Amino acid sequence: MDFGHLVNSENFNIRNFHPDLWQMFDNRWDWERAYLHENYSQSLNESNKIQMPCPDVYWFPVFKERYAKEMIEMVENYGRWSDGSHMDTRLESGYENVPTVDIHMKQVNYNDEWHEILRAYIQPLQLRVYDGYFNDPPRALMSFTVRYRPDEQPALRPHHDTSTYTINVGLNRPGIDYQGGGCRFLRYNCSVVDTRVGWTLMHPGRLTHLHEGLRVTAGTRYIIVTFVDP
Ligand SMILES: O=C(O)CCC(=O)C(=O)O
Ligand SMILES: [Fe+2]
Repeated sequence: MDFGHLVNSENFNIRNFHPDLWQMFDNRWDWERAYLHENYSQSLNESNKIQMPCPDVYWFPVFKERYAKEMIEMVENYGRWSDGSHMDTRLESGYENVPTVDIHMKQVNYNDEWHEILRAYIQPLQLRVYDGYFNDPPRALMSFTVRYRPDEQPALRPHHDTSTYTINVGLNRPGIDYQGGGCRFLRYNCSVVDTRVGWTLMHPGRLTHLHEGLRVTAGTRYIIVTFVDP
């Protein structure tokens, strides 16, 4: 039985595109119903095996398609993509070693919400697959949406991330919205190309998991990337 719930409308920010994306603090129940994948909690059930597409690389359903669609529309509406060069005034150092064409969560005023997503939904998944690693709350200095296009930035050269672990959320469909793309782990010669919308890859950031973004040959590929615990 559903007893209904209260909707807090005080902090509804109409300046934000797709304002429901920001509603997780004020209206958690609605936010989860709108955006959290219906199978999210299955990954938390100890009796369910977690999928591992490459060695020590895991993936989970986290977001509904609606979340992915609205994130793409929201960042495209904002529109100030970086130029993919090494000079990046958004960073304290002013220098990005492995630049992507991206928009940082901070630029779209989504940092607090994204950190809450890391704490409430990503950390419990991390605890299931990397046993004994617990940093609370998870920290992330770099969280951003990446855009790959044949005539813009089509690929990303092999690199390590500045993270203990990285999450990588597929926002649109390989083979339909774009051709090519995916993430390849060089040490294992293993690629994750059949990504699913709203599903989140989780992989170690350094040392064993040198990886690259595979070339997009048509269309546009969008992902959200976060470097957790630099
Ligand atoms: O294209 C991918 O899936 C990899 C992205 C990536 O490695 C990064 O942004 O650090
Ligand atoms: Fe990376």
